[in-house]
Amino acid sequence: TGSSRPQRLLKAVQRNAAKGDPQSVISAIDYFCRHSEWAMNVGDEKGSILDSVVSEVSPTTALELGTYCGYSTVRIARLLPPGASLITLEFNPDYAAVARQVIAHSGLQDKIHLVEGPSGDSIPKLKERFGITSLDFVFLDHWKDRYVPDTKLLEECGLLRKGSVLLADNVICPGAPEYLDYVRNNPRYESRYFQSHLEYTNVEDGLEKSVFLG
Ligand SMILES: O=C(NCCCOCn1ccc2cnccc21)c1cc(-c2ccc(F)cc2)cc(O)c1O
Ligand SMILES: [Mg+2]
Repeated sequence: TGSSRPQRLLKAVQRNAAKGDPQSVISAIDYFCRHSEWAMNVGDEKGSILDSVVSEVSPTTALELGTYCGYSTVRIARLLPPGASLITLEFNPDYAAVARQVIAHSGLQDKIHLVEGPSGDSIPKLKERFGITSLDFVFLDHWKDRYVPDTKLLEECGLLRKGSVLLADNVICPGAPEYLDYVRNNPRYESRYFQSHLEYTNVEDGLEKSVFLG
């Protein structure tokens, strides 16, 4: 049996990126996805928008739903202020195993907690497990039909506070129409759409930034 795409992506990182250099890990993955094999990382174009929102929020506690190979995990963690941390949830153990090695290569492992399992199980345990009171920033990048139920779950668990920022990937492609409807027609959120393209393609996609108003 052969290697998987995430395993080939990891090899490309180990071969082409400098250990302890997050930017070189990001560049190595983008190069691999443009020139060898497409993969569902947020990518460089939407990644720049992600960077600008993370830098603006400068979160002390951040949550990512959907680790995959750890590309956006590294993008977010490299911009966190000292002492801040990122919790990232991954459902697929094979993806999680690759992500742990990509994260280790970047040198950012001390800022990142990778939790394996379904978001519906992990979210209610975050407070007790990580001693957090609320989340400053959430990046949604997992199953698109889980964006609404998990946003409601974050609210119900008291993990959002006035000013918490949600940033959702793929709201156009593959699409998250129910999520757009939820945050855009909800008085408790102030939403804005950032038009972009599906990673490594010319297909339209974008990110939806939503501020929880409390
Ligand atoms: O599907 C995508 N992402 C989700 C992965 C599974 O996530 C599952 N998952 C991860 C934590 C987690 C926790 N609990 C439950 C499920 C949980 C995804 C897909 C595409 C895409 C676009 C066009 C295509 F032709 C084909 C694919 C692009 C993206 O940027 C994506 O993010
Ligand atoms: Mg995505």
